[in-house]
Amino acid sequence: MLKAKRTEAVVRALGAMSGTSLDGVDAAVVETDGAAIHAFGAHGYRAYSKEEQAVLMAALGKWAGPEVEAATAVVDRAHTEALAGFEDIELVGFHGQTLAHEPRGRGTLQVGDGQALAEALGVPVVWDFRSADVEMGGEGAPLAPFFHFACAKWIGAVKPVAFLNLGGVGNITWVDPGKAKPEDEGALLAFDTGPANAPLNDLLRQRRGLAFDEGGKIAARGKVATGALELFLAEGYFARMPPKSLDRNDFSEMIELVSELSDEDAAATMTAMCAAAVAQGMEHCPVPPEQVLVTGGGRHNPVLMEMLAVSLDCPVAPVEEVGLDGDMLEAQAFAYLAVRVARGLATSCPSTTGVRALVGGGTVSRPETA
Ligand SMILES: Nc1ncnc2c1ncn2[C@@H]1O[C@H](COP(=O)(O)OP(=O)(O)OP(=O)(O)O)[C@@H](O)[C@H]1O
Ligand SMILES: CC(=O)N[C@H]1[C@@H]2OC[C@@H](O2)[C@@H](O)[C@@H]1O[C@H](C)C(=O)O
Repeated sequence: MLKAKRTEAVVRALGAMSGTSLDGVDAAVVETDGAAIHAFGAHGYRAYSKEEQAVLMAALGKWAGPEVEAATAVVDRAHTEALAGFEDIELVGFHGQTLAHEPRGRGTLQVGDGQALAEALGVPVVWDFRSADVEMGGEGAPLAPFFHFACAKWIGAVKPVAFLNLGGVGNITWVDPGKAKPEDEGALLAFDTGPANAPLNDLLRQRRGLAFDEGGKIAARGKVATGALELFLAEGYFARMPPKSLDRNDFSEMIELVSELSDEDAAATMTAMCAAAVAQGMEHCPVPPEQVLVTGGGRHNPVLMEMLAVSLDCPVAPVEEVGLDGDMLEAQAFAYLAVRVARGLATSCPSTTGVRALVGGGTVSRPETA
């Protein structure tokens, strides 16, 4: 059980994220009053086993039934293990695992039982961050933008910057750090750029039994098929104005576009698709950012980073360049957002998710046995 600590203005929160890559659970501590970041703390990672990944994969796109129940059990077990070792935690932000996301249709589903986690850890848990936003007409994603605003302040940015997350899906947040609050008019613009690593991961798993293209080594030996790239960019999603969001498998047909190509050419082409989707998305920014700061696993791929550097009109760098941790930013985001929810502050606004009005998503579950 976690050791609980007295609540003061600054809360020591632990966030947990299980992303669309299905690789594992990231956990990280943030100290915040819900507005400014006061400190970043310890972090951890608990990988999913191959068997657990298969259970999660089988449940993707499903809303209920035995596959969803099995996935929920995996998510609950992994999070209880991932979060057990942290000390002096006052609040937990538990994103859970997105299994299905259809904001204009059936809604959005993140599995994981926040009440059970609160009982297991002995600390209040904030969870189900996305439903309220969707119920109020929003996309329910991305939610990291309010945290990115606080990060822009933390790094002392003066001019607009963009945070680009390249996980399974890509998302970008344009931030004007000159504004006082994230919900101020013109402070933020955010949306999912397109697929990032998930389609290439899926292709390499199917063809070679690999989890991903480590270091972009396979893509580096291939040639981009421009015809396939053009077909990809003709997808209606890219012409749509933000806000907009994606489900992990919305672009699974990308694999068909490269089905005739060698592994190397397919990897190069899919990597180029990810970069081209970002380049298209940049056109929506109100003014070009001074810098694009890249977070998420994609920043470890030098081929992808080089393609971004070539196709964007502004400098591109991993978030480490400004002292942030690109492997933990999403977990930190849900620690930060949990404090906002507990304080009754908003977690999204019309320019981040398209929601009708400011909304603070999330359910707070307290341990009954505490
Ligand atoms: N060394 C590396 N070389 C190339 N690609 C890498 C490397 N490390 C990670 N990646 C890519 O990044 C992915 C993991 O990214 P990340 O952990 O940010 O995803 P996630 O948080 O699950 O996704 P999302 O942000 O969409 O929810 C891996 O599946 C892989 O495709
Ligand atoms: C529905 C859902 O889980 N979306 C994720 C996913 O992964 C990346 C991208 O698509 C982003 O929109 C979001 O996650 C991040 C953490 C967010 O909400 O900001």
